[in-house]
Amino acid sequence: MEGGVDYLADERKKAEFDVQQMKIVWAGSHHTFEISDRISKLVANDPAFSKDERTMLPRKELFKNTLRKASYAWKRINDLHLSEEEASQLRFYVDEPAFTDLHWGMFIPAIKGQGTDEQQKKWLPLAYKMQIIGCYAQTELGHGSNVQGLETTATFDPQTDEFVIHSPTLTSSKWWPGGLGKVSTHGVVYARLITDGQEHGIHGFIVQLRRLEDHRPLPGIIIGDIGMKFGNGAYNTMDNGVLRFDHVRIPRDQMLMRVSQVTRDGKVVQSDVPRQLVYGTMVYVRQTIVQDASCALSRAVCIATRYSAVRRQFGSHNGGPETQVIDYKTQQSRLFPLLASAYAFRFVGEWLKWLYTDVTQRLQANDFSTLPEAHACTAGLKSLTTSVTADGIEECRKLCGGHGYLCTSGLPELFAVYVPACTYEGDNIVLMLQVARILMKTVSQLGSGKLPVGTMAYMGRIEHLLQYRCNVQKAEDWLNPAIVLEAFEARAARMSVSCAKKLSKFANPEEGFAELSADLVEAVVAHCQLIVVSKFIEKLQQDIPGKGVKQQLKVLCGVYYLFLLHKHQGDFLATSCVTPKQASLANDQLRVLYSQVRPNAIALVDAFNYTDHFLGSILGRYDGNVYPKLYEAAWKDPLNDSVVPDGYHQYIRPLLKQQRSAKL
Ligand SMILES: CCCCCCCCCC/C=C\CCCCCCCC(=O)SCCNC(=O)CCNC(=O)[C@H](O)C(C)(C)COP(=O)(O)OP(=O)(O)OC[C@H]1O[C@@H](n2cnc3c(N)ncnc32)[C@H](O)[C@@H]1OP(=O)(O)O
Ligand SMILES: Cc1cc2nc3c(=O)[nH]c(=O)nc-3n(C[C@H](O)[C@H](O)[C@H](O)COP(=O)(O)OP(=O)(O)OC[C@H]3O[C@@H](n4cnc5c(N)ncnc54)[C@H](O)[C@@H]3O)c2cc1C
Repeated sequence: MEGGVDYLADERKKAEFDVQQMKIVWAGSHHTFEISDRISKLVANDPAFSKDERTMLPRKELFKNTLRKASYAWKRINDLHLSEEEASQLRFYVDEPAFTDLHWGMFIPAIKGQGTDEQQKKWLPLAYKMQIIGCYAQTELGHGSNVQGLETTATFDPQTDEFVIHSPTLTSSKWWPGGLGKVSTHGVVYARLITDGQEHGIHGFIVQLRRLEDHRPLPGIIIGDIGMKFGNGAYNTMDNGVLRFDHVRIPRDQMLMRVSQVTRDGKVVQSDVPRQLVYGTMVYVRQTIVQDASCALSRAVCIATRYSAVRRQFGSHNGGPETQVIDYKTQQSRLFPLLASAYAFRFVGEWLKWLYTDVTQRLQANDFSTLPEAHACTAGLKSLTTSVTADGIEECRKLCGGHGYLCTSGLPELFAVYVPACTYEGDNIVLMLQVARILMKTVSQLGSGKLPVGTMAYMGRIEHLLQYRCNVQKAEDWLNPAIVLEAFEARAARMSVSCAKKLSKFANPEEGFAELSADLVEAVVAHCQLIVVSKFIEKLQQDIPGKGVKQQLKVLCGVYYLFLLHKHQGDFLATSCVTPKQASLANDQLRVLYSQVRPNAIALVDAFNYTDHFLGSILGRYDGNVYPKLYEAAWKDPLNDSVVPDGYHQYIRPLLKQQRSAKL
């Protein structure tokens, strides 16, 4: 509590579980909880990190303010000798998209993943100390999704032992990289490698962009910001940039050479590392984006849940209080599945982080066998979780009625910052189609004796799944995780097999794939939902201490999968995985679970442990003191600086005068 009366105190008393223990489950461990709790308070209590009025600042002021915060954050990180984990928590809780996200989140990982040991030794210490600031310059004006279509060239000049980086067309201009527009001194630039007149595909190059002395672009380089983006404040704190090269020369050793090397005489040598590792940074970032989805969704859900308990509308009896809107079943059926999804994404994000760490360790030992699984899981889950989260934030805005539309609710800015997650780091449909290819390959190999592995292992039981009949007879049977898993597996497997059968009828598989792509995306959604459900169920098999904590998570898990079953009952019925009667029983059980969530709803969002600073929402205040604060905030709007608005004499008065004289 941050002082004063707690208007949600009665709600908090209803909780049937140990909230403190749930906070630890949400954080992942005691250790992470301690760090995130301490750092979030440190940020919240420092006026230098205030977020007030961010949505009202003009772009230049907004951007300068972001630079100030980023530089102050760096000073605090150094003064307090924060560890890497603490520093990244600090940047997270400052909660303002900035060039530092790309420096730490993509530039450094690109050098780590694609640079040789020598290159890492040379560049990483400079980057870690922020003596250079980097961005990830891949996308161009003409191509983003189709990485092989990038046009920037890197031509080897054996005379000087240099690469010549060039933008041959307007569409080859780099366009979008965050941090590029006004800040980065360096970039990992992706370009088409050409040696001796021959093309060798897309590779990354470390290119210095600005002079370290006065920040001016180096000769042959044109850089700028690409302009305002969606929303006030929001992502406009980021300098997404445009970049053009006119025959800019860099030394040969600035090509990232872990995957392929160019020798002194211009020969291209492939190492035994797979080519796809050039895409490795994207796999890393997609994994972090899945974790971030649970943060963004939980934040919106926290606001909507607290406000739904404060807001009353209709239903007063004998002059008593009106009904809290959270008690309306329609409100619960829109809100609680999102609450459950936030928890589900938290756990699948945790698992994905483990998978990524495992893949990285294997890659270091030259074991590349799990790379396709890592690609499929990161691409599929990035798409699923960001789509649900973006839609979920908007649903939370609607759940807050009119007040949700005010900037002071925090929801418009959260939405505006979040929605590009459906596009950046791979357009969600494009990524789903990547997973579809892998799914279809898996199905086509089923007869060959090659057993599917990892998250596709269930396909290995295809005969059984094709014959499966669900044996749910009463609503409570839907609480049995084994029954649920089989139903989700059968649905996903049958949708994939159905697509594969249709595909096999096309003489040209590429044509078939294009024709069936919408169906394929639906099969991928089913497959990804199965992953999330199964990881939630696996989580419940762990030892989870704390009174009532595991029970609450079981309820949320049930809400998550039964909501999906209800929403996608068309799939389940069309594939004969459930009967209409069983689908109806699932919905009955879902209603029972909603009533079990209700008394715990406020405590379940308290478990996210968000400070009021981080939430940035009057509707989501911890103390529920919404109305006086909304009233107070309105008067701070610049429009209320004067009683009579600027422009009155110019525009309103003549209008009123003209109407008066017309009447007379
Ligand atoms: C940055 C900090 C992160 C912080 C995140 C947390 C959020 C915090 C709050 C938010 C605030 C601020 C942060 C914002 C950060 C924004 C960052 C955004 C940065 C970017 O957007 S960078 C640009 C990203 N671009 C893309 O993602 C492009 C998408 N396109 C592709 O990935 C590829 O081109 C493609 C679609 C995969 C197609 O490529 P290609 O034609 O070459 O490939 P094929 O389809 O022929 O496949 C060939 C072969 O390779 C396999 N494969 C493809 N991709 C991969 C991969 N990544 N890894 C492994 N293997 C891969 C594919 O399966 C095929 O295999 P096969 O031959 O069939 O066996
Ligand atoms: C806020 C933000 C930050 C970004 N930051 C960076 C950065 O730091 N560095 C960087 O390099 N890039 C960055 N990007 C660029 C981003 O990665 C690309 O915009 C993204 O990969 C999508 O590519 P695109 O713009 O080419 O979309 P397009 O591919 O042009 O998509 C347009 C439409 O076509 C559809 N489509 C495309 N291909 C297919 C297909 N094969 N089949 C079916 N449908 C298809 C898509 O689904 C979409 O509906 C950023 C973008 C944004 C919005």
